[in-house]
Formats: sequence, structure tokens, C-alpha cells
Amino acid sequence: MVRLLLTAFRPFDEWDENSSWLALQAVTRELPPGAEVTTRLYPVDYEAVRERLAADLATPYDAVLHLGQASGASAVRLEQFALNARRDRGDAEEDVKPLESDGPAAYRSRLPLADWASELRGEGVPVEVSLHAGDYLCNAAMYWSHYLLEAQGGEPRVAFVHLPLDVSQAARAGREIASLPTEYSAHAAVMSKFAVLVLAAGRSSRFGDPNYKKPMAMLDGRAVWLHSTERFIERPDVCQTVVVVSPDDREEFQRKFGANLAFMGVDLCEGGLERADSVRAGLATLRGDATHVAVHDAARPLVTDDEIDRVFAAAVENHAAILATPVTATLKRVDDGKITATESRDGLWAAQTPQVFERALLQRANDAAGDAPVTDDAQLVELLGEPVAIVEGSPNNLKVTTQDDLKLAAAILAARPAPKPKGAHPFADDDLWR
Ligand SMILES: C[C@](O)(CO)[C@H](O)COP(=O)(O)OP(=O)(O)OC[C@H]1O[C@@H](n2ccc(N)nc2=O)[C@H](O)[C@@H]1O
Repeated sequence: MVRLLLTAFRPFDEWDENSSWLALQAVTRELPPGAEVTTRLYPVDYEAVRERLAADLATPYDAVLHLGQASGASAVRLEQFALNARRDRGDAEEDVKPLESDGPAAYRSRLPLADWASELRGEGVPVEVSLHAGDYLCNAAMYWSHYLLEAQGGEPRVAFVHLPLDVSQAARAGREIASLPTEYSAHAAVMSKFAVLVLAAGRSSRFGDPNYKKPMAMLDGRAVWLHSTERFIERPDVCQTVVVVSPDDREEFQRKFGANLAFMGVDLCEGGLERADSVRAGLATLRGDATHVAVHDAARPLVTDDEIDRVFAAAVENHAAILATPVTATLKRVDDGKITATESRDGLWAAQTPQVFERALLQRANDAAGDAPVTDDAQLVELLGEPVAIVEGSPNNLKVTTQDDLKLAAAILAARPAPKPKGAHPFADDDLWR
């Protein structure tokens, strides 16, 4: 579980509300799974803020995010530096005092503000990376969080986000002043972003259908890959979804599913012979914004929202996590049709997907992949000596390998009270894949 301290300020000056608090309330409604967020509303007073921060930061947090109002700003500002500078209201320019006499002149945020800004721009939020947080209380909050956390021996992960006025505040201002709807500002505080690679580039040699590869076979009136993909596309924490198909299939896939891809905002790329080749190709198509990457078999159409929530959360907490189920059968080693041994199933789990990793970790693991074929992505991370967390899934998240699996998948789906996808598939009944 990622622990986040999220703070906003009380109203000040002429304003009867503070846009930071409005945004904080909106943020709590669209947080990514796996975030354990402590919210605080700070008074507009230096001493009180110092005191409150000292108390709040006694609890360990993975990141601290302060929100503040920038009256008159027309864009969200991600602040790079906090200065050891303090001016009270009415103080002259030259009256700058240090916040901490033994503190450094400035702290720089360790959070990836440039990536964050490009991601927000991609979502249509006006945003800039700003040099510093000013010399007032917002700056002080950012400075003190660094100062207090460093004093505890940590590497502070602190950001300050300045937000324009909400449009409702500007409307009440009685003069022309820039503003931004709160829901845009709220986006700025949602940090973890997942890219999803849906792998559909295999040969389907065990599927035994001359017409269809299994990701394109029909399940309850829609192609299997659509089921596997649609679980991800509407999640607020997913910033990009890429379907990886074999070069042989690309043209046909584009012809048959181009409208679906466009409508769902899903990218398409060509995979390779081995699974790691397909993942490599998918990674190469990712834009700058994802912090984590989930790899999912297009052939696993039954994964649930709850399973995705849990494995995403575990990946944020542990850097790498996969869904898996404990092995329940007795395991026989067989040679030439005869049992040669009964293996212990103690501690054995059957891996599934999604398998979710910090992006840089998956990239590093994939770069290090040798020629030996590996059957899942976690194995490459394990080879680096990095731990991978297990999240218990359900056997229902089966991989369609044979025709019988497809029938079983259809039966499981029929038994679910599954809500239909929200209009994502304009040509759902079109069955041209041959
Ligand atoms: C990752 C796991 O699901 C964990 O159990 C399995 O180990 C996958 O085992 P596997 O034998 O690779 O399973 P397959 O069904 O052949 O492939 C899984 C998915 O990866 C895709 N796939 C496979 C090989 C490849 N070069 N490119 C791909 O994109 C397939 O289209 C399929 O949608």
C-alpha cells in the first residue's frame, strides 16, 4: 500500500474557499487503487503549519503532496524548488528571513515533475513546471517537509502543486481572473500511472482453429482480446493501452478492429517470436507518462476489476507483482507416459497475468533477456534477483489455450452478473476475422 500525505490550505485573503481544498476533495474520489491517503487541511499560518507538519510527518509516508491556491494563475504549477525564505504578508521584498537558520538555501523535489507535466498535458490539463514555490506559506510547507524528513534521515519525496482558482471562485470574484475547473486541478494529484501491454502476438498453435488465433476467437459475441482489453481502458489509473499482434496479423487486425482501437484509444504494435520480443516491442511504443507497466495475456479474458485493483496496488507497493493461484492438484513428473515422481506442491503457485512492474524494472529485465525462451515476464525480473510479489487470483482468470478453454470461459462469463462494457465496441457483432 502506498502511503500518501495530501494537504490543502484553508481560505485566505478575499477568498471564501481555497481551490486546493476543492481539488483535494475531488482527488480523493479518483485515487488509484493501492494508495492509502491521509488528507489534511492546514491553517494559513506559518507557526501552525510548521507544527502540523512536524506532527504529521512523524508517521512515515511514501510521498507528500501539498496543494495550494495560486490566485490568478491559469495553469497548474508543479514546483521544482522550495526556498529557505520566508516573508510575512506586508513584508517588503528585502525583508526575507530564512525558514530554518541551519537549513540549505533550497530543496529540489525528487518527484518526476517533467514526466508528470507531460502526462497531464496529454490529458488536456494546462500545466507548467515552475521554478519555485514563491516565498510565502506554500513554499514554507514544501521546504519544511523536506527539512523535517531529511532530519529523520529519509530521502523526502515531496511535491508542491499550485492550483488556479476554481471557476466558481472566479465567478464570485467580481472581476476578471483566471481559473480552471477543479476536476482538471484534481488530475494533477493522481500520480501512479499504468501502461498496459495486451499480448496477442502468439502463434496459437495449441488452439487448433484454422480460422482464428485465440485472441481473435469469439467469446460471448466479442473477440477474446476485446474482453481482455476492456477491463483496463476505462480505469483512471491507466494512461496507455497497447495491443501487441504478430506482424502477419497486423493488417487484418487493423482492418477488422481499427474502429474498436480508435474508439477505445488503444494503440497497436507488432510483436515478435518470443514473449519477451513482444513485450520489448510494446515497451518501445510507450509514451513518457507511465510509471508502471502491466503485461496481460490477450488470451486471459476473464480477469476482474478487483484482481486488477489488487495486483496494481501490490506493484506500487513492491515494485513488481503478479496474479497467481496456489497449486491444488497433485503434481506428477512423467516420462514416456509413465509417472517417474510425485512432486511436492508445497509453496507452488501457478502464474497468471496481469504481471505488473515498475516501468524501469521491466525495461531492465527485458533488456537483460537472453535467447532462452521464458514463459512469463516475472521470470526475467526474478533473473535480475529482484523480488516479485504474489497476489492471489482466481482460477477463473484462465488462459484460453484450447477450444475447451474457450467453452469454459464462455460458461464462467455466463455465470457472472457481468455489466456490459460502456459502449466501447461499435462493431461488436462483426465477425470478419478469417
Ligand atoms: C504468462 C502466463 O500466462 C503465466 O501463466 C503463461 O506463462 C503464458 O504462457 P504461454 O505458453 O506463453 O501462453 P500463450 O497462450 O502461448 O501466450 C500468452 C499470450 O501471449 C501472447 N504472445 C505469446 C508469444 C509471443 N511471442 N507474443 C505474444 O504476444 C499470446 O498471443 C497470448 O495472448
